[in-house]
Amino acid sequence: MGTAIKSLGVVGAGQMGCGIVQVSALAGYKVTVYDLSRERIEAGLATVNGNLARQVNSGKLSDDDRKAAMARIAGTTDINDMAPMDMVIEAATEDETVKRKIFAQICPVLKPEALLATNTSSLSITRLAAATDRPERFMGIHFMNPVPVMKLVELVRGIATDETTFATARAFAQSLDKTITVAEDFPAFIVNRILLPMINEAIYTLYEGVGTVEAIDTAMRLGANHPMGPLQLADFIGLDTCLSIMQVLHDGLADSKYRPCPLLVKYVEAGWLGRKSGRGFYDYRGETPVPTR
Ligand SMILES: CC(=O)CC(=O)SCCNC(=O)CCNC(=O)[C@H](O)C(C)(C)COP(=O)(O)OP(=O)(O)OC[C@H]1O[C@@H](n2cnc3c(N)ncnc32)[C@H](O)[C@@H]1OP(=O)(O)O
Ligand SMILES: NC(=O)C1=CN([C@@H]2O[C@H](COP(=O)(O)OP(=O)(O)OC[C@H]3O[C@@H](n4cnc5c(N)ncnc54)[C@H](OP(=O)(O)O)[C@@H]3O)[C@@H](O)[C@H]2O)C=CC1
Repeated sequence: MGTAIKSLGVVGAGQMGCGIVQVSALAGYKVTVYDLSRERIEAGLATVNGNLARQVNSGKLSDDDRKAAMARIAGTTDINDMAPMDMVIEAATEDETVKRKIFAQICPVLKPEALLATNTSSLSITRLAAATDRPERFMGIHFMNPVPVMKLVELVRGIATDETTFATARAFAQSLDKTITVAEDFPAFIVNRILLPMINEAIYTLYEGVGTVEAIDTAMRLGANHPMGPLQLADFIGLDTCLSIMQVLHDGLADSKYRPCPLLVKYVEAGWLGRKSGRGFYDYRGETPVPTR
């Protein structure tokens, strides 16, 4: 049996953190989202409100329910506001140093019995857990992007995760109407172990001149029935996140087949991170996305 979660904290008001905030508030949880800057939180919560307003306009949600969900959400730049939370999900940048720093700050603030989870796409849950004061109450709860639309949540135990923590995380994900799959704690788990090498290969296909951005995306959309082409999807995920996942696969599995494509590295070095920065394999600054190669 798990423990009932009443209050939820989310660290990181980026695309994933805000998605988790949105679905949790709609499911009735009180959610507080923490990030470093007020502007980031305000932008994130405006996106949540915009998504809910779209659901109201399409008749899927009443305006009263939108208002009630928004009233359950608070934003903060003070980590001490995480103190009363029953569970905190960390959804900050995919960088182990950043995540370790957050755990070092948040652990002394949390109640001893509070659960701590990470939405990491690839990093070792066991290693992250070991950087906390509660490895038995720590695990991976990996949502997919966009969180409000995608049905799956991957659950990943670290070596020390106890059964109550796992049962609580499973009940929480199910209460959001998600389907769970359980992955063992190996680099990038299941979805990204399979998906990211495909995306990386698409970038090699571009790098080697086999096709243009448009040709590669059209080929995979219409030739393999993927809802988005792999380069469009890479931009959607964020090229920094794609590169971090490939680096974790490459380092963690020590196999050259996971070598990040140099073109992906170059885009990230340029700060062309995809949709979130306005430019990646497509340029999003105009009315319609324009391929950058
Ligand atoms: C990196 C990791 O660690 C793991 C990952 O997440 S990997 C990424 C996994 N995600 C994917 O592979 C996504 C692939 N793409 C898709 O499935 C689809 O393109 C998509 C669902 C994103 C959009 O589908 P679409 O049919 O083109 O869009 P559209 O018809 O406009 O939207 C469908 C619904 O999704 C909603 N939606 C679309 N994008 C959204 C977003 N970014 N946020 C919230 N809601 C969104 C729309 O509002 C719409 O909702 P309603 O049906 O309630 O109106
Ligand atoms: N993108 C995707 O498709 C998916 C991503 N994930 C995972 O979810 C996590 C978040 O990804 P995503 O939302 O895409 O990333 P984003 O870049 O959209 O958001 C990350 C957020 O974390 C903030 N942040 C950075 N450092 C700190 C800190 N010390 N304390 C608080 N907040 C901080 C960033 O602020 P700032 O911008 O100011 O640095 C930003 O607002 C990653 O671990 C990623 O791997 C999981 C599933 C899918």
